[in-house]
Amino acid sequence: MNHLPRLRCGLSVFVLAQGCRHAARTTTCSASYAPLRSFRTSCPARAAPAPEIHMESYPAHRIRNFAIIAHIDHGKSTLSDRLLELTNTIQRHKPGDNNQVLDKLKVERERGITVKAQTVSMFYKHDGEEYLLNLIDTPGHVDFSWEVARSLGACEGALLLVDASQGVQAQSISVFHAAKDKKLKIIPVLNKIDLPAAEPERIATQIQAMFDLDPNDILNVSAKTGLGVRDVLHAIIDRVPPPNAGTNHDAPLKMLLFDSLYDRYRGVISLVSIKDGELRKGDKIASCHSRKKYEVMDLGIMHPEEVPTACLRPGQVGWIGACAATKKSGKETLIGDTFHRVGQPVEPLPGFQLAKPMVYAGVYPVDSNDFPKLEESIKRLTLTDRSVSVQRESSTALGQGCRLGFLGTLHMDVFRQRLEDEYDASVIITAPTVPYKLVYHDRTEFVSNPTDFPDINDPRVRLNEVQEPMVTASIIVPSDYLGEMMELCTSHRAQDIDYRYLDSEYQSSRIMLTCRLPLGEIMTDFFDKLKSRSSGFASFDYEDAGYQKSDLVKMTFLLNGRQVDALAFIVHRSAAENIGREWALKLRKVIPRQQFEVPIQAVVGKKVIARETISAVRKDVTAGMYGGHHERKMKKLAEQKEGKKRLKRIGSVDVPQEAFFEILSSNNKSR
Ligand SMILES: Nc1nc2c(ncn2[C@@H]2O[C@H](COP(=O)(O)OP(=O)(O)OP(=O)(O)O)[C@@H](O)[C@H]2O)c(=O)[nH]1
Repeated sequence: MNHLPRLRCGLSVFVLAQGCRHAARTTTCSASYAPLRSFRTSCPARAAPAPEIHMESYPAHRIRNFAIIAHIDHGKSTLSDRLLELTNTIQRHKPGDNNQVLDKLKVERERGITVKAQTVSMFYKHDGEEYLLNLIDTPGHVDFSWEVARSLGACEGALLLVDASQGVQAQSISVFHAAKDKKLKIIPVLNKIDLPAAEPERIATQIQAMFDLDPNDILNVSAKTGLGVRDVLHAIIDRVPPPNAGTNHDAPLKMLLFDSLYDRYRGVISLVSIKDGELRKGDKIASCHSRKKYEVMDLGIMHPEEVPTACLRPGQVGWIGACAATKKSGKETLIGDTFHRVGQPVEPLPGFQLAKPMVYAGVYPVDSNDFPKLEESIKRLTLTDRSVSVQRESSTALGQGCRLGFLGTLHMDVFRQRLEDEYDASVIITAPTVPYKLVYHDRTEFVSNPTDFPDINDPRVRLNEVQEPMVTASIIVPSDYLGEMMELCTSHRAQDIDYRYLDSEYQSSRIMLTCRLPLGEIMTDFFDKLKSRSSGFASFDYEDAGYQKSDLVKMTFLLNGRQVDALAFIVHRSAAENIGREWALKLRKVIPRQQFEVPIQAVVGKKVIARETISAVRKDVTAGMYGGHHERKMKKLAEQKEGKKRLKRIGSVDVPQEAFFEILSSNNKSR
């Protein structure tokens, strides 16, 4: 294989600089794409020199597409690093270095978690044949399971990684089922066998019992030291079936769009998996879902950065930069969509599923004038994270903003941090809320903004019932903590609590507790309590379990008699009083004292359920008046009283944005 001369890196940077200027002028973000001749953004010191890659040399039978799936922190990104090194995709790390090459985002590096699946192509020679191995490193946290599910659509196999010291955890089970549903070949891998606390035999028995996998198929590795990692590569080649792609590259093009990235300088880049046919630069393609047409401006593979190639062939995975062929705006192109060549329609691939937001929150700029900039940043970020839904909204307290739908509260927090890190935004996020179902006598409505929630006691509303979203939750924890966990679940309105032992023949047996929980309950401080009450040993997972009738009420807050829309939320009637008191107290602490006394009232329906008072700042208007100035003194005091009354009449309690920021962010943190 030829290697390009080093000069190429310098040239790439120059071309990119031209691209930057171009991109700066074309800031629309829907499906636009800043065309670049080369996509190399930098010349990473650790990357091997870019090889010239002939995709024709890799027919489907020498391609393996696989994902690494696991519970959070079981070592997916570390194993990916080792695989990239063994295949010379990146340079070998120094012992002790923790590169995590595929965790590219600042938020991922800071928090040590993967939030965005990453794809990378590797080349590896085995038994005299060179293989193209396409790896997808997936996130572990439950909030990103949609990301995992759609990445699996581009794979035929999955490495199921389990920490040999922790054993099977809640997300190990959910990702296993996601891979099994997609009929992927699953290779079980026990990681971290270098740890003194590792118990490979015990965990192997657990894997066999839980997943019905042959213990002889389990590979033992240490992603940290590299021990056993070469066997993983061989197992991928030997056990994962090659893509079931047509051998005829003249067949009509059928291509799955499974991810997209947005870079402010490079525009939209789509990650695709070619199921049939061949794709080349200049090809005209169309989406099965939106019917929108595009022209392929450039294409290539991730190795580990974008490397251009002349074509992509059946079974291969790569990136494309495409621009809309027509200006006509249509439906947005969606992840999971199938593409075909214009004029050669194909049957869409199965399994197309839209992300379903579980949590909604209003996002507002700290400075109201920054709304246009914030909206643009949100639009661009959603091109990288397609699971976020966006709708404009406005609040009398916070001004113009957007109501965003997220897959969970961690997802929400990561999105906020990415807005701040990558777009320099300063935002206020309202308390998260779940989508409630309102069943009227003649229709059903979903409400995800507390402001739109009606007064259920008002007979004119004609509301039959309110339903809340439920989840089936599973908690895996050492059996010593069973009592604590039961108590925690009960205090969060759990139903149908059940449990079973996972490995009863061992002393330190663990249990899996399952129950039905209202989704709204886990948006509060449930995770924190779960961690602290299980000394950090519990793992948690949940899945959608439909809707259920519930006794919910809307709580609003009045400041000086005026309702503050940004501070409304929906609570279960049984918890209303406690929450009302807690929030009223918080508000009293963060709202600065005014010239007049400010009552803070928590209200449900027409009833005040909690009250706090912010006492007035009593400015001494008579200071400096000595002796017989009684009349003047009285006049000043009367003026002050009038001033206070005027402010009261206007009802303008001066609540600075920072106070909202403080109360809403402290509330979100505790959630
Ligand atoms: N001792 C030891 N530590 C490991 C091994 N593999 C990973 N780790 C450590 O485990 C921690 C988590 O590893 P990651 O690779 O970030 O785990 P992950 O599964 O990618 O995490 P998420 O992406 O957040 O789900 C890191 O501190 C790693 O250094 C191993 O084989 N042995």
